[in-house]
Amino acid sequence: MPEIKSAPLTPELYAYVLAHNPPLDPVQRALVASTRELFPDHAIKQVAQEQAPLLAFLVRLTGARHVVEVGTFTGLSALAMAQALPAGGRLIALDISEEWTAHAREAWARAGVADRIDLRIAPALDSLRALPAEPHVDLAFLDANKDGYVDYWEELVPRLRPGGLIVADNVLFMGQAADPSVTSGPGAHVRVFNEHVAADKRMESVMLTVADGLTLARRVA
Ligand SMILES: C[S@@+](CC[C@H](N)C(=O)[O-])C[C@H]1O[C@@H](n2cnc3c(N)ncnc32)[C@H](O)[C@@H]1O
Repeated sequence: MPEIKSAPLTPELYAYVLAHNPPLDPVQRALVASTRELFPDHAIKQVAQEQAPLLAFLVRLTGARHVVEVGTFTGLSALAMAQALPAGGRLIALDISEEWTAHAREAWARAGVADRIDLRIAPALDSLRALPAEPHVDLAFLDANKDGYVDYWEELVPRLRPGGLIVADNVLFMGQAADPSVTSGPGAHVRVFNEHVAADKRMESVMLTVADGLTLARRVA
């Protein structure tokens, strides 16, 4: 077994990490709170709090102008990325839920970024296939149904400009990705996705133990 060098994440250490990250801004904080209040059974779907500043950081780092999000829910990840876009930048947000994304729209309007976000309500695969076929996407964030990840990946990779980034969330699926006794459901779908990503010679990818597992993949061919 390889030597584990990661610090075990305790509640205290997690609080320390959050305290040393950029804080959520007032609209982001309110969105976290209102999502928990309005959708208590689904609030777990929202990206982890350290991921909002990380996604914003990645948008700024790459200078991304064309961002695609697959899986928007109540809009925290889209909000963080849209706020980090340069002038003229656009984020296309894909989801199937009118109800959850109505709440997202309110937060985006309050933050003054609604005009940068193009929300498309339809199965994400249809929306992705309707995007221009040529490479134009700078950064894509995958955070929807896990049984769609491989198909989303296959639609996105050819549309990425050289050096463009795919960020895929929940690639550990609470450890189920590496648990052979899990043979069906999202954990098993994520396992298939991870194999697909690791074998894709068009992309250079790294899997990180951020939150529920985050893969960063860059188009190299
Ligand atoms: C984990 S949540 C996304 C969380 C979001 N990134 C955030 O920061 O709050 C997954 C979302 O994927 C959406 N979804 C599920 N299946 C989908 C599909 N086939 N096409 C598009 N969106 C889908 C769900 O409606 C849900 O809002």
